Amino acid sequence: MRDRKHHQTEGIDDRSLVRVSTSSGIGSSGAAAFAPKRDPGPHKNSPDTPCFIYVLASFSALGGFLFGYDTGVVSGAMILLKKEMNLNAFWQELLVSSTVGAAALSALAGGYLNGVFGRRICILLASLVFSLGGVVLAWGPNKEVLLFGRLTVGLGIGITSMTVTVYIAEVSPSHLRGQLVTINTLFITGGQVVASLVDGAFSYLKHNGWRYMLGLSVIPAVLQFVGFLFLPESPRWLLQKGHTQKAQSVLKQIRCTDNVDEEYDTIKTSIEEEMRESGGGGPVIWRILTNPPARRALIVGCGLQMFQQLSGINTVMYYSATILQMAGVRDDKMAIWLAAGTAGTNFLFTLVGVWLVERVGRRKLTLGSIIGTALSLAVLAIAFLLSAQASPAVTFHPTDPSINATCTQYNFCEPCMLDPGCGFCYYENSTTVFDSSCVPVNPANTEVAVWGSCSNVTQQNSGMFWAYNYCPTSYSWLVLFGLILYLAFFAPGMGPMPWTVNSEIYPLWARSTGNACSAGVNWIFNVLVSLTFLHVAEYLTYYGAFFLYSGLALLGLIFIFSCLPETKGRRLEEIESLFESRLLGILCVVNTIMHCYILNPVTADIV
Ligand SMILES: O[C@H]1[C@H](O)[C@@H](O)[C@H](O)[C@@H](O)[C@H]1O
Repeated sequence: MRDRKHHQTEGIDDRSLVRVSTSSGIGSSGAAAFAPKRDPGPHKNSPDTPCFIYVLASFSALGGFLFGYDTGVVSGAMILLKKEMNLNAFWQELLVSSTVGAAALSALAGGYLNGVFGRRICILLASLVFSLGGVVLAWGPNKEVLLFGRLTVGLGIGITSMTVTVYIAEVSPSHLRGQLVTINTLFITGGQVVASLVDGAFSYLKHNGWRYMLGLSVIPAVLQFVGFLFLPESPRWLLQKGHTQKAQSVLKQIRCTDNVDEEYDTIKTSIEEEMRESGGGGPVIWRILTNPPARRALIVGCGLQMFQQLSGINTVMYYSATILQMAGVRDDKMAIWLAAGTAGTNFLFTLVGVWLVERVGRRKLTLGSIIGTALSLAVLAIAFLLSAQASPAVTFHPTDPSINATCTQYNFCEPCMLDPGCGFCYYENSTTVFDSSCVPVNPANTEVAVWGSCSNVTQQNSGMFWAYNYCPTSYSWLVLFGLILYLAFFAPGMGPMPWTVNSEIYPLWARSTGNACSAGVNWIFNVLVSLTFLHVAEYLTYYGAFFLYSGLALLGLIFIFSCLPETKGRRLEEIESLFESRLLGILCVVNTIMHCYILNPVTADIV
């Protein structure tokens, strides 16, 4: 009776909660079987939401802001840093990627920390680590100390990225959960916008500008730390750890009512049930792998995070200045400001995602987003293909004074631009490129050539230009259009949904570890894609690279179509039942291999 009443209040009829049969075959399983029997519809009957929940979500999402700020700010800081500290390419790459690498490791470790110490302590720890990292970076007397600072900040990002979404999901009422968790991604993209604005503003401060860029993150970090001293632990974690009275009082506090018995009982019952079903012993990751619904949820969660990164978002976010240069923007400062425009577009369309997530649901939003993402990546690829086909010829082949004379051999700008050792030096009147040559780039400063007319920055006036990493093109508008289209499709769905879905698909006993693994996968693929982008572009050309990302996004579409269930409007405790049926197609194969040949070589039957 109580259950029935509760389900009606939530706007879901009882039939939607019937567990899906595990015996269904491949054809009848998958997405169709996952779909709720009836859409919960708008939340007219939802109780008034106390504003305390928004305070909780906002303070937690400061973690997302720091994640966005610290990953975004480094590109602008590096422009000043490399000159002031005379950093070579290796040190530049190290300072950029060390943060992402450290984030991958700490996200994985975050699962353990979350399980043992709880969400609140982990958020406090992360904000402390962020503050420390910010101070070290602002002080940074040499590159080694800066590396330490970047690693420290990365540790904070990793823990934050897996904890905050879990915390928000666990304290939110189910009708608002998707929206509130998506706000965290809004804060990530907001952090990226602020980072690019700060980069733009301080790029004029040639001396020590980078200290402000890197150090300013201390402010939100301290704010979050102080805020969380006063904010409560997740009631679900408290209950799991047996702190029943505390859990009940926190639930009353965050719902702003004494009438929480029903929710409290639902959580308690499901934790007891989960404990029985999860098999009890052994490390959590092993229990997840041997428990079919949890294992399927893990495959879906990690797959979503992997495809988010394989769709190339961070080639666009980290290399937007380069991509915009290819679109014809030659001035460095202009490129930095326009990159802020790219980050701003990402932010604005994430806002659309926040608005849509509780209206159209996670599945439709993600599917629509990945279809558009794949198409716009193809548009970008076509824009680069057209530019390559119209690539200006090299008209002048000077004699190279060095032994390695590869650059001067190229006949067109395209192969010259793709060779990291060369750049294109040319004159241009309003429409045509003339007197062009391909010459070696100065390894210490890619803004000039080693020798020849483009080796002296002051000479780059009067119609003479140096293009490194790009070619002059008349298809700039198509590249810009592709870029905006890409962000417009990616940001509302593929940006936030992997985080949102992961925060809700695991049973409580597997939630920390599941989120740790999927966040780890996100960071690992982030490093892989962003570190390899320029090399991939070198081997496959720019259009080849974007066709590749488009193809990967199409694979993502198949993946999402076959196995992402709709979780909108369901209580966290109900979501496990969505993974009771088999996964479709290729996923089924992965799942079978894991089950039969890795986990249980003896019983190679039902998965
Ligand atoms: O969801 C976020 C968001 O889309 C960011 O813009 C991107 O830089 C991150 O890698 C991603 O995880």
